[in-house]
Amino acid sequence: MTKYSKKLQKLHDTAPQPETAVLVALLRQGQSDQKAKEYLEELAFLTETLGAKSVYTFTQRMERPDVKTFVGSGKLEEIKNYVTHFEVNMVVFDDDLSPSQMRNLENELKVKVYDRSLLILDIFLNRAQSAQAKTQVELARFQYLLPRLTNMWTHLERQRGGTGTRGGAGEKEIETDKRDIRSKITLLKAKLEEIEKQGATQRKGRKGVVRVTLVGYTNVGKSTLMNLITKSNILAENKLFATVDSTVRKVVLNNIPFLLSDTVGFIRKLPTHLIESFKSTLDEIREAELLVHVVDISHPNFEDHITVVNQTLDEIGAGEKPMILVFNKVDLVKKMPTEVERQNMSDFEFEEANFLDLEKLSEAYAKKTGIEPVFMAAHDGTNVELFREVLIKEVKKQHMKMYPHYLEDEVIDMSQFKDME
Ligand SMILES: Nc1nc2c(ncn2[C@@H]2O[C@H](COP(=O)(O)OP(=O)(O)OP(=O)(O)O)[C@@H](O)[C@H]2O)c(=O)[nH]1
Ligand SMILES: [Mg+2]
Repeated sequence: MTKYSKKLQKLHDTAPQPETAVLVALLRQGQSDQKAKEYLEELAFLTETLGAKSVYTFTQRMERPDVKTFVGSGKLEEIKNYVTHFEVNMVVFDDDLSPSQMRNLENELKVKVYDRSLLILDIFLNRAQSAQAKTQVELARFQYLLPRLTNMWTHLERQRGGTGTRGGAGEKEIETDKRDIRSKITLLKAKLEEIEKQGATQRKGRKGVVRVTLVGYTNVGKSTLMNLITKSNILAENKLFATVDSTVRKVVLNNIPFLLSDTVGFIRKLPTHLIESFKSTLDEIREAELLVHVVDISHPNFEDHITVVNQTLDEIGAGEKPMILVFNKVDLVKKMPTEVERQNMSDFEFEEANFLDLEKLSEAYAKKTGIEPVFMAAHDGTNVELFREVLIKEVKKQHMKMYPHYLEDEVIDMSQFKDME
């Protein structure tokens, strides 16, 4: 980790993990209660990933957030009462807050206020491993904090055992720190540029081999699939953003070599500036010949997830790449009952069970994308053979584009990819 002045270091460190959190979300017009519930579950999962337990949820039906305090004054009063009464440590908002909203909310609530960006940035910061990912996250976090510095100061005052009242840090000190942060940002940018230059050279060295990149919503099983195919040991766990660094491995299937990369997962409402800061990590996606879009088919919102991923891919200019769709976690799905089973079931039972018609789904997606989706379970290898087959077929297509005379010069010098192993 980079060395900072003591003050800056404190500012940089994520606060000691608070134990309890309340969540706050606005419900937009036309948003069903079910959708809202699922979105809040995701927010609770994110909060949990940061180490806090969400104890209560506040929602308000409102088309646009209040300019000053995000929620209306009545709702804010309710939140405040709850937070004070139950001594909650933090309040998490499902959207981004403007610097003044954050300041006002902290003034009112007197506890740490997180918005979606800060929550995701802190998770990334905890998880980033490589110099590149760390530098990217540090930079994004400082840039995000700069206009919010006064608020962070109150956080720090509290951390130091203060009472939570404002005014601990003088304007002068804040100005000095802003200057410090600005120069830190300049340094980090330069460092990142240097790392990116090396990365670009490294990537250039990989030219001449098909590159396949795993993409998908967070927690769908990308790393699990990567481990299965490459026999690697990348951390895969039931947490959002287990992977922040990308990993590249060489794979040879049926004599055809290719590179497989695992990448950071996407999430809905991923702030654009965060995507920006991950641009170079996302080069793994942009420079791939083939994408494997992994979907957690057991998730009630999997269709939304597909949309979010496709939109994000469009945003980074990778929307048009050939893609294999993998419907993962098929073991957790309730498959359509057989005819006999159906006959022994009431219509109500049938509706309630929420069966998934895999065949219909398969047809619909094959029609849309031209490639039949693969249903599999990466964690126990169900259908991995089918996935391999489809993968080989699609890699071969890309390989043939690179080496039209492939059959004649079948042997490829793999020594150039030694660093991948
Ligand atoms: N039941 C079931 N669980 C799975 C399957 N594949 C992965 N998992 C689990 O899903 C969780 C997430 O898996 P990861 O491989 O870390 O997912 P990821 O897409 O890399 O997630 P991020 O890196 O956080 O974006 C882990 O607990 C896995 O064990 C599957 O086919 N079936
Ligand atoms: Mg992962």
